[in-house]
Parts: sequence; structure tokens; C-alpha cells
Amino acid sequence: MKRIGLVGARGHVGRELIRLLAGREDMGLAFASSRAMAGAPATALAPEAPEGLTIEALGPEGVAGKDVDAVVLALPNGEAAPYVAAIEAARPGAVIVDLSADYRFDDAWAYGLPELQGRERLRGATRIANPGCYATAGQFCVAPVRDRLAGPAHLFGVSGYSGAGTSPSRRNDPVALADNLMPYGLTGHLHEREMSRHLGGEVRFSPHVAAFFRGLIVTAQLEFADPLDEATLRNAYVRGFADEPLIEIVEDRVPEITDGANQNGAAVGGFALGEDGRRAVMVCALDNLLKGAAVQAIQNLALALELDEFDGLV
Ligand SMILES: NC(=O)C1=CN([C@@H]2O[C@H](COP(=O)(O)OP(=O)(O)OC[C@H]3O[C@@H](n4cnc5c(N)ncnc54)[C@H](OP(=O)(O)O)[C@@H]3O)[C@@H](O)[C@H]2O)C=CC1
Ligand SMILES: CC(=O)N[C@@H](CCC(=O)OP(=O)(O)O)C(=O)O
Repeated sequence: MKRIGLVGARGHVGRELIRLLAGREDMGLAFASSRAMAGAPATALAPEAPEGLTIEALGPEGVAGKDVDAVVLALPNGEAAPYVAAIEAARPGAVIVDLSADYRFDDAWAYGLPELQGRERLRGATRIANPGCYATAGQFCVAPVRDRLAGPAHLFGVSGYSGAGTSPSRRNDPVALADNLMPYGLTGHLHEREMSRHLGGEVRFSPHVAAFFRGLIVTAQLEFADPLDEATLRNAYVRGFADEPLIEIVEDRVPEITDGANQNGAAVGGFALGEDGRRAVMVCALDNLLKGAAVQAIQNLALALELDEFDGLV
């Protein structure tokens, strides 16, 4: 049984990770760190947590002192570096999976989107940057046809408000969101840069947050250099994601939020082609807390520790 430590356990993603780890026999939660919940049983965060495990408030040195195989950092952006430095000094061989955006642009870290980046770099890796939630859905919409694009892909995204984390803000305030849809990050959202970098082509992204708690959808406008027929468009996705158990290709209708929310995997569909075959619209729905975060982290932990990637997930 590989021993996994979790920092940021009180967050929405931390709770999902505790639940998913409880579903595996080859990895288990060895410690859970939260400053606000220190001293409480881990079952207060998620009923599936190991009985008898008490939440601790661990700083970087405290985390680095723990005898674990891997540490998952589920902290807000900008907080990971001291933890990484302390773990690197004390146990350089330990696996670190960071859920924030802090290392997604760092070539020394493997970018952990197994379905698209390939698994070779993730197997046995010790530093893995988990992708962003919209960035995961956006890349699933664009990657199978990226080489055919005539220009930037234009992506429209709507997320549930759990995407904005637990620190109070307008973007996770149910009162401000009631009967509302909030555009934000109108230019330069971090996931715009993340997608552009990892797709190797420019993306324009318009994020929105809505009044539902979890799940997100990305609708992608794609323009092609040469016309495509519908069979070619469908085949690009069907073949591109063949043998990927966490990606469902939806061929008979357009995916909606409910196709992704509370699901471990992503639903990809749309397949709407303009009359001249030069433009298509694709859609991806997934759960921002699951395939957009915690499920992806479990896949990455399993690959890094050379375990079954999909155990407990499919
Ligand atoms: N929410 C989502 O949909 C997604 C989130 N992510 C990423 O996953 C990570 C976790 O997300 P989420 O669960 O929403 O995060 P939260 O904003 O809920 O933060 C997680 C926890 O981190 C702890 N924390 C906050 N600041 C610090 C600090 N300075 N030092 C130590 N601990 C701190 C807090 O617990 P306490 O105060 O008790 O210590 C908090 O509950 C983030 O990097 C996020 O960007 C990625 C994809 C999707
Ligand atoms: C609604 C909302 O605010 N969503 C977040 C998505 C958070 C996320 O996926 O991630 P990273 O911070 O890990 O990139 C946002 O747009 O920043």
C-alpha cells in the first residue's frame, strides 16, 4: 500500500481526493493537513477517510518530515513552492503532484494530462503538475483536430462555483450567482495560456461561472484550413480517444453539464459542422472537481507510482 499525504485537505478537491483514495487498495491516505480543521478526525472532511486519522496543521517542514511515497498539494495558486522546496531537501525521491497552476509552465515538471500528453513521461515521474479544469475540457475539444486549424480556437466555458475554491469571493457566492451568469477573466485567463502552451497553438478562452455547485462545460469554435466532412471529424475524436476509459464520445446528442457533473470522466461531443466544412463546434462536459482535478490526480499518482491508473475510477 503506497502512502499518500494530502496538503489542503479542507478544499473541495481535497475532500474528493480523500474519497477516491478510500476506493483504492494500493494507495491510502497517510496524513491530511488543514490549518482550520487541525485536531478533527479526517472523517469530518469525508466520511470515507481512514478511521482514527486526525487532521494536522502541517507547514512545509512538517510535511517533508512525513514518511510517505507521495504528497498531493491541493493549495490555492502561489502556495506550493515552500512545500516543494522542503520535500526536495528532505526526500528528493518522493512523488509530488501539485494541483495548482504553479508548475504547469515549468519544463522540469511533467504535465499530467495522461490522455493527451502520453503516459511515458508520467510513469515513474516525481514532479507532476495537474492540469486546470477548463484546460482539461478545452484540450479534449481541440487536440484531435489541432493540426487542421486555420487559426486560434475560440472556447466558451461555464463552470460551477466550486471551481472558485473555498476562500469567499463573488465567484463562489451563491447570493451573487443566483439567477445570474458571471463572465470573468475576459482576456488572459491562466487556462488560456495553459491550453495554448500544451496544444501548441493559440486559444481564446471566455470563462463564466454559474449558480450550480459542480461541473463545467466548454464549447469550442474550430475553423479549419481545408474543408472536412462529418465522418472525418467524428473519426478524429473516436480514434483519438479510442481505449480511453475516462472519455465518453457522445455521438447522438450534445453533451450538457449533467453529462459531466459527478462523473469521473469527460463527455465529448457536438460534432456540428458548418455547411462549407470549414467550421465545427465541439463540446466537452466534465466535473471540475473530478476529471478536472482529483480524478486526474489519482491517475497521475498511479502512473508515478507504477500502479493501475484506472482502479476505482471506471
Ligand atoms: N476547485 C476546482 O474546481 C479546481 C481546483 N484546482 C486546484 O486545486 C487546488 C485546490 O483547489 P480547492 O480545493 O478548490 O482549493 P481551496 O481554495 O478550497 O483551498 C484548499 C485549502 O488549502 C488551504 N490553504 C489555503 N491557503 C493556504 C496556505 N497559504 N497554506 C496552507 N494551506 C492553505 C485551505 O485549508 P486551511 O485553511 O484549512 O489550511 C483550503 O481549504 C487549487 O490549486 C486549485 O487551483 C484545479 C482544478 C479544479
Ligand atoms: C469558477 C472559477 O473561478 N474557476 C477557477 C478554475 C480553477 C481551476 O481549475 O484551477 P487552477 O487555479 O488550478 O488553474 C478559475 O477560473 O480560476
